[in-house]
Amino acid sequence: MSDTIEPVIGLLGGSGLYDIDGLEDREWREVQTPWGKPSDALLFGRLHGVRCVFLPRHGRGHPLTPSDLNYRANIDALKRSGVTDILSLSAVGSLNGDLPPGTFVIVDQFIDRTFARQKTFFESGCVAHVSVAHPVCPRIGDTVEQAARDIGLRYKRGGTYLTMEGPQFSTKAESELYRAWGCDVIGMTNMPEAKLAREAEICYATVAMVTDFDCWHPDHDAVTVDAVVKVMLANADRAKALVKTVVPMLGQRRGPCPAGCDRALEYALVTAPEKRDPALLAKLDAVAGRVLNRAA
Ligand SMILES: CSC[C@H]1O[C@H](OP(=O)(O)O)[C@H](O)[C@@H]1O
Ligand SMILES: Nc1ncnc2[nH]cnc12
Repeated sequence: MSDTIEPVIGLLGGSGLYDIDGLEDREWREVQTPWGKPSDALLFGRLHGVRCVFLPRHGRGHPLTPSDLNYRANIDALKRSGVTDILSLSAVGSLNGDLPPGTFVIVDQFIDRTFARQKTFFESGCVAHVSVAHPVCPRIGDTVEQAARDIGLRYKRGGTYLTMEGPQFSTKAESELYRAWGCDVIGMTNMPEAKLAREAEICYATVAMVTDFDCWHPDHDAVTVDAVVKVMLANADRAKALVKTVVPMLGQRRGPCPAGCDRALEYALVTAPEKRDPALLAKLDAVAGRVLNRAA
């Protein structure tokens, strides 16, 4: 049993999800990180005995824009809180006529069109290149799919999430371009979040909850926040039911990630030890401690 662990489940709540019901032993705690402040305090607790840590991605009351989120601080705070698996819950627009509002998409690919965010922990002074060819943990995806089926959700397994910078919604030409690229849903937050989770060796998956048809659909009005929030509130009960079902399943004692998410840094560091910047190494204590603290 020595190579098995008891997972700790991180929940990143998106638009409309600023708390988690039914957590036992709940406590909001401030977590300091070397990358600055996370979006808010983190909510620690247990669901059916499974340890979980919730972070409202935009902060309670939604004060933060997608571009102003400190993605590095959010992921670092979850990592140093012991989180092994992150389930991201996000509102998205649909770029696919078969995915109407109310559908939950278990995303498996991303296109990153963001340009105004810090995207890596590994700056000059400790360079690393991790693979994000398969950016989502299939074990979490399998578990979420099973839970979604068990509770009768309308869901789709697999789909490509395009991350735009925002905060404005897309132009019609952009929306049509992303459809032509084969993207299924669009949002503003899951990149660089998923990339940073991979750098931090945390398994990560997203449930993208469709709130609107963006602006491409001839039979629907262009998206507004009002419409997004209305549908999100209608989705929220199903999101909460999904969380209550999936967390106990994800929290079962288990071995290493079959896809290797928890070993992503194994061969990723390229800066020679004598060229590494000690100040940066100190900041990487939580994210890369597993590989940096190993005896040479
Ligand atoms: C309020 S609509 C736009 C907003 O909603 C999504 O956020 P999240 O992924 O955190 O649910 C989208 O990415 C935008 O940030
Ligand atoms: N249409 C849309 N575009 C970007 N982000 C969204 N979040 C919810 N709907 C969205």
